[in-house]
This record gives sequence, C-alpha cells and structure tokens, in this order.
Amino acid sequence: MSFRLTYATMFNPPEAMHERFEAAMKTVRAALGSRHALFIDGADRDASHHADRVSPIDTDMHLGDFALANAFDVEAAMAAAQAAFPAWRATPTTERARLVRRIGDVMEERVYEIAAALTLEVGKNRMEALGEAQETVDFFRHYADDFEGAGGYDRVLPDDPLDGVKSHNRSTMRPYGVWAVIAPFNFPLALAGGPVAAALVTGNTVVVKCASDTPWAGRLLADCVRDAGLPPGVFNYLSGSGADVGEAMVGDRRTAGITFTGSVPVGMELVRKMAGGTYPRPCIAEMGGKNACIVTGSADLDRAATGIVRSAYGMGGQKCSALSRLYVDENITDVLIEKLQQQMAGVCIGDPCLRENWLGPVVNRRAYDAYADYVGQLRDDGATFLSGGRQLTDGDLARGYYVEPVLAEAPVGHSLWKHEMFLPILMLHRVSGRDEAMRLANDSEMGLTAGIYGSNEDVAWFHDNIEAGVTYANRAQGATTGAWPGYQPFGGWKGSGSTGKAIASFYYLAQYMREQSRTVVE
Ligand SMILES: NC(=O)c1ccc[n+]([C@@H]2O[C@H](COP(=O)([O-])OP(=O)(O)OC[C@H]3O[C@@H](n4cnc5c(N)ncnc54)[C@H](O)[C@@H]3O)[C@@H](O)[C@H]2O)c1
Ligand SMILES: N[C@@H](CCC=O)C(=O)O
Repeated sequence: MSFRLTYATMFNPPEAMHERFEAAMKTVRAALGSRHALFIDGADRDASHHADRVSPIDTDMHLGDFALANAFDVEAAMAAAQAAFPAWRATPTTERARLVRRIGDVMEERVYEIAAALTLEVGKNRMEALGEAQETVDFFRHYADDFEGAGGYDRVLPDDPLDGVKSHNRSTMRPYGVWAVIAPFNFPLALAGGPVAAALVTGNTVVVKCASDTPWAGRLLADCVRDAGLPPGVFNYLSGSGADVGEAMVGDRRTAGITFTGSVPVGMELVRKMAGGTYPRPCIAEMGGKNACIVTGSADLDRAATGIVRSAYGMGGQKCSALSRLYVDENITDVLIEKLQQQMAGVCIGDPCLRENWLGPVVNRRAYDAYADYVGQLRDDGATFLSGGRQLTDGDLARGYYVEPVLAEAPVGHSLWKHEMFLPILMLHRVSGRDEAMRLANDSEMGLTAGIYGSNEDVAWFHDNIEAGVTYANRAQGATTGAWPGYQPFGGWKGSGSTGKAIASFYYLAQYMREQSRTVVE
C-alpha cells in the first residue's frame, strides 16, 4: 500500500520524505531575506511599509521583508475582487472546479518547499509542516470534488401542479460576492487555503489576510494561485495586522461574507459586526478550543499516553485542537502519570529543521512570555508540576522561543482550566468516576475537540454526552488532534464555532452561497 500523508499517518513516513524535505530546506534557506509583495488584481503590488520577519527557531534568522498593506491596498484589493466577481460567478462550474484543482496541483509540486518555509516561519516540525502543506492541497481538491459532486448546487424541483400551465421550478445556490478570509498563525497555509478554495469554487472572489506572524505562508499561497492561472482580481492577498487590515476588510461594504479562523474574542467580535449593519452578512467563525480528554478505569493506558502526549504537546500545544484538560479516573491516575512522564522524557526539543527534534519553539516572544506567566500562576496557585515548566536557554536554544512541555496536576477551580493558553501546558485532574469527568469536560464555553480512552461502553456514553464537534475514541495518533479533510470533518460547538457545520464536511460549501428559488412559467 502506498503511503498517504495525513496527520494520522505522519508519525512514520517513508525515508524519501525526509530526504526531499532536507533538499527543499536547503533551497529555501538559500533564498532567505527576499522582499515579498502583496498580490492584488493579478499582479504583485509593493507596499509603503514592510515587516522584517525573523524565525522563532532562531531570531537571528532573517526570513524576509514582507509588505504591510495600508488602507489604499485594502481598497485596491476590494475593488479588484468586486470587479472580478460577475465574470467569475458566470464562469461554468466545471471551469471553476478545474482552476481550483489546478491550484492544488501547483501547490503539490511545491509541497516540500512550502513545508520548509512553514517550518521556518511557524517553528513546526517537518512532518507537521508537510502535513499542513499537503492538507491544503487536499482542501483544493476536496472542495472542487464536493462542488461538482453536488451538481453545483443547482436542482430541478417538480413543476407546480397546475392544469394547462407549465410552471417550472428549481433551487439554485448563488455566490455572495467578495469573500474575506482571515487566517490564524498556527496553520497559516491550510486555514487560509481551505476557505479560499471553498469561496472560489462556489463562485465568490476572495481577499485573504494571514496573521502578522505568518505573511510568508500567505504569499506562497498567492504564488500558487497566480501560477494556476486564475483571472486577475479573483484572488487577492494582503498582509498586515488585524487592527489595520483585518478591521478594514470586515468594515468594507463590499465584503459580502467572511471566513475567520482564530481566537474566540476576535471571532465573537467579527460575528457581531457581521450581524450588525443594515443587514446580516454571513460569518463563518472557526474559533478556539479548550479541549478535554477523559481516561476511564478501562482504558488502554499505553495507547492513552501516546495519544495524550501527541495532542497536548505536538506543535507546542498551538493547535486549536490541542489537548489542554485531562480528566483521569483516580484508580489509574498514578500509572498513567508514570507513562506520560516516560513519554515526555523522550520528547526531543530543539531546532525543528532537524529530523530528531519533535518539538520546536513557540511562535513568538509574546507566547514565550505567556508561558512563563502561566507556569507562575499554576505554581502560585498550588498546582503540582509533574513535568516541565522551564523556558530553555541552553546554547543555540537561547536565540529561539523554546519551552518545556508541562504536565501539571491543578486544583479544579483554577481559572486556567477555562482559558485557552495555546501553549504546551496540560492540566490534569483526578476524577472519582466518568460522570464527574463529563461534567468537568463540558464545563467550558468552548467545544471544539474531545477524546476518550475507555471501553466500548464508555465510548458510546461519551458520544451521547460530550459537547464537542470533533471527537476521538481510543486513538493513539492523537487524543484530540489530527483531523484531515475527507476523513474527519472539523468544526466546533459553543464558542468554538459560529455555524455548527464543520470544515470539509458535507454541509460546508453551502455556507458560501445563498439560495435562489426560481419559478418560470412558459
Ligand atoms: N477552530 C479552528 O478551526 C481553529 C483553527 C486554528 C486556530 N484556531 C484558533 O486561533 C487562535 C490562534 O490564532 P491567532 O493567535 O492567530 O488568532 P487571533 O484571533 O489573534 O488572529 C486571527 C486572525 O485575525 C486577525 N485579527 C485580529 N484582530 C482582528 C480584528 N479586530 N479584525 C479583523 N481581523 C483581526 C489576525 O490578524 C489574524 O489574521 C487560537 O484561539 C486557536 O484555537 C481555531
Ligand atoms: N486540523 C488540525 C487543527 C487545526 C487547528 O489549529 C487538527 O485537527 O489537529
């Protein structure tokens, strides 16, 4: 069976993937330091200001100078997207799907180089980076297939039951117009590329903005779109801060809809803004997580320990799906802790460009400082540190943002049980039984992912009761992480998502269109 990369399979890739990644890393590093423009109306556009970006792996590593959009650039992008909309909407479904697939094909040709850039820009390890690049390719293909598979969402309905009059009916889904995509730093390619693919294939034109920490990923996406040959204005790329560029995009009257992926406070603000105004505009907000895992007395503890370590600490806990709350049956807690400590002792932390390092740095100085702050709060408030807690500053690590993964047994009333830290900090609590575990797991304003290790009966009970959009049972590949398009639809409940429809689900694309009922009498 040939190898297919997903977040579930990435732990044991073929040797050739390592070799190709290493070759690509050399090429990418040799070109560091370039200047990167915005991409508007089919052309590069330089900006009046640039951000000099460095890598979180080593802050002496200059990645490049990235254009920062200003109000004129936002205006130009919006105008281009608006002008391109009528022709793009009128482009036949098969042609739009072909071009969207073509973006995926171009990206796949560059997967290794893009992954190398993601490693340098975000600090994720090579398999996480390759996974993200390939996942983005899959989004383009998945949504093109989905849209065509649904017949372009155009359906004939029965004629009206009239004698002597032919009255034909149909339902058709129409794109909204200019769709804004606002992406987070942690999956800067996939969570820009996925919504872009969905918006484009359904006939919207796009203005996309990546997070301030990750403009490179956005520019690499723009390069793929440009080289796939989309008409000018159909896709436009901006970079800059949320306050400057993001707010201008949301506030622009031409923005017909938004896909935002990021934190709960920002997402909730955008949901409110989009619902305000003279009429409501659609806002797909994919927001944060405070994801729990329950381990019952019947769990396979080796499998649990593997899945917990992968999900709590993979990518430094900087996944919306990361595990941050662990509720363990008190009868097996000590054994599980021992197994977790053994696994954590084997985690290699360091430069994620190197194959042996599984855990790279956190994304920036703010996250690095927040780590020390959270560790201090936990210590001050009586948590027991079972592992980790230090910022790492030995040798080369001093030039990056490296921290130890934390496992802390914390008092159940501690405020951090309810706060998304977005760092490799896992809080543990011993429970007297699974009902207490479920009560605590659901005691959250967020409901993105959740996991369980236990018997078949425990799993059925878990599915009946857990308030989360993405669930995993008895999974060594990740207790709460690792969804892949086409395998696991991905979306949150409660404060984790505004729509109740998951990314890459059967119901996703319909959100990018509005229904028009058409009755035509002969
Ligand atoms: N549910 C999901 O699928 C999912 C996936 C990945 C990340 N996330 C969440 O994203 C967060 C981490 O990413 P982040 O730190 O980049 O999030 P963030 O909310 O700080 O920023 C996300 C994006 O919004 C922009 N932004 C910020 N303020 C804005 C404003 N006022 N108006 C318009 N745009 C604005 C930012 O520039 C960035 O591009 C975590 O909370 C994580 O859980 C969720
Ligand atoms: N798709 C990723 C999470 C993306 C959010 O950060 C996962 O399922 O682990």
